[in-house]
Amino acid sequence: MDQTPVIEFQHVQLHIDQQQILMALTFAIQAGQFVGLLGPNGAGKTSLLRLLQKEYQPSSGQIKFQGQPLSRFGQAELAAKVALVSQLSGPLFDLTVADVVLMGLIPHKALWQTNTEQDLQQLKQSLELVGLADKERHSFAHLSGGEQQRVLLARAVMQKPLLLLLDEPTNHLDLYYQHQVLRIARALQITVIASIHDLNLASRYCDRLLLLSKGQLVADGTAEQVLTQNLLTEVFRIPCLIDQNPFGDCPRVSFGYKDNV
Ligand SMILES: Nc1ncnc2c1ncn2[C@@H]1O[C@H](COP(=O)(O)OP(=O)(O)OP(=O)(O)O)[C@@H](O)[C@H]1O
Repeated sequence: MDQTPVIEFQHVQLHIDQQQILMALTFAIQAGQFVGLLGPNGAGKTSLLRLLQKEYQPSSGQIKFQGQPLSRFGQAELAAKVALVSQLSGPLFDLTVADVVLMGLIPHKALWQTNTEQDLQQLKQSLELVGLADKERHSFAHLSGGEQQRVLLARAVMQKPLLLLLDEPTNHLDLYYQHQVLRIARALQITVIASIHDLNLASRYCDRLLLLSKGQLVADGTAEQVLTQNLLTEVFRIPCLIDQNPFGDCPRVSFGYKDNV
């Protein structure tokens, strides 16, 4: 079996306008891993995801994708292999839900190719997966924020990527769909890197966690290894306690102050 990591960061640094955003990141991600990217605001999570889409270039070090320098991949080739679900973006707003989801096929089709019966079947399945089968003909703009977020996940599913990048995928979602979205992403059995603020969701669904603080990778391992009281209290600057999540075999994190002030 091929053991080449899907993603490899070798001493990757990122500077923007003289400011150091990411510092000498070194790690490798194997195929099929579900990786949670954690850290406080401004830690560098989105910047790391942008490096993977070639929106940003490392100022030094190297990123490899499937064993090859990421810099060698053209945008079209990358679009066929990497899907991103991120915060909502403007140009989608005049489209129907079906239009948005079918955009997931664009990297796999030539300009002149129209949608086949099989594509439309796949559209239905993707929408069913995210619980929006009844919204196919609705305007994307008129959906709630959480529904829009799920449409974007359906589009990523449609794309059949090798690597799925999720930038705060549970924002705007109610409790049910916070869990659903991560369960759906897990069930795809592809490599996933998800930036997540909710440490308990990360603990429950991720195989591995990367904890960033001020651009540095301060912990890398399983939930048990990364979600430790001292580390989290220091990184998130708020007292923290760890116990066991009664619903799953994973750590549960509680943050807060005892006096409730
Ligand atoms: N294009 C840019 N120009 C200037 N500064 C930037 C740019 N992109 C990122 N930064 C800075 O890099 C740092 C890391 O930002 P990033 O968005 O990666 O953090 P994050 O961990 O995703 O934060 P959050 O949890 O708030 O989304 C921040 O200080 C941010 O201001």
